[in-house]
Amino acid sequence: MHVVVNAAMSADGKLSSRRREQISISGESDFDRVDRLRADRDAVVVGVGTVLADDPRLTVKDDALCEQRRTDGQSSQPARVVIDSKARTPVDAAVLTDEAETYVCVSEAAPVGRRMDLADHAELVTAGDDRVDLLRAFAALQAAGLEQIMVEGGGELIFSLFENGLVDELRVFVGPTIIGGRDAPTLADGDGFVTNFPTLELETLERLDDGALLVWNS
Ligand SMILES: NC(=O)C1=CN([C@@H]2O[C@H](COP(=O)(O)OP(=O)(O)OC[C@H]3O[C@@H](n4cnc5c(N)ncnc54)[C@H](O)[C@@H]3O)[C@@H](O)[C@H]2O)C=CC1
Ligand SMILES: Nc1nc(O)c(N)c(N[C@@H]2O[C@H](COP(=O)(O)O)[C@@H](O)[C@H]2O)n1
Repeated sequence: MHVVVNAAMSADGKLSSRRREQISISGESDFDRVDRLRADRDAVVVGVGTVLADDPRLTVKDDALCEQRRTDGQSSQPARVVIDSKARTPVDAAVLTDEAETYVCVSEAAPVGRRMDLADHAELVTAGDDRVDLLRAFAALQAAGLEQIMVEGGGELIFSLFENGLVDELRVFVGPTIIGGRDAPTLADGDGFVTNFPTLELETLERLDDGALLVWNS
């Protein structure tokens, strides 16, 4: 399995504002790049915080890219995955439409009724007691044939993936905006590291739109 984390952050490192609403940090070229990256992957993963905040579709938008996937013998859309310990994904969430296959990874702490509701709309993966055990969840996704993984966020999930040593590559678009705010989400939130900070190796740095794309290897 190969896991690439892709996100867009403001010049001051924020993924969104303190209101946690979806903000277009990327420019047009970066959104096109993200669409191509999605099209190149078996699955696009987000945390439930992102689903609740953004209600994303997580689909490939360019029809030509979908057609190319079909020509290559793949489904027209990559699978979508939500990491959702308590099964809080709303059943009318855009990520549960039938445009693409969706997996929801829950923990044993998810209420049975919520799990049954979601099971009508998605493949359920149960891993972990109170919180989704990411190592087990990703192993289950791999067993389901999902090898090339793209994670879009948010900051809580990205931190946990680094904590679990699950990130192979980090691609960050750094946009020209300052968002600010101590409560605004950053690229890696969670508890944060105090020792043994993961260190990355810079692979490429490219000017894109009015910002920069940084590609790091883990
Ligand atoms: N600019 C960008 O590229 C992106 C921005 N965002 C923004 O990020 C914000 C949402 O991020 P967050 O609130 O951090 O939520 P998140 O999307 O990282 O989800 C976190 C939630 O996932 C669940 N979870 C289950 N198991 C977990 C585990 N082992 N580790 C971590 N989380 C686990 C928990 O319920 C946790 O609260 C929104 O404001 C959204 O707009 C989200 C994605 C990309
Ligand atoms: N790459 C990137 N740049 C930005 O500026 C963003 N705000 C995001 N957000 C992510 O994209 C998701 C929306 O996807 P759909 O358009 O609904 O398919 C959103 O939930 C974030 O994960 N990404």
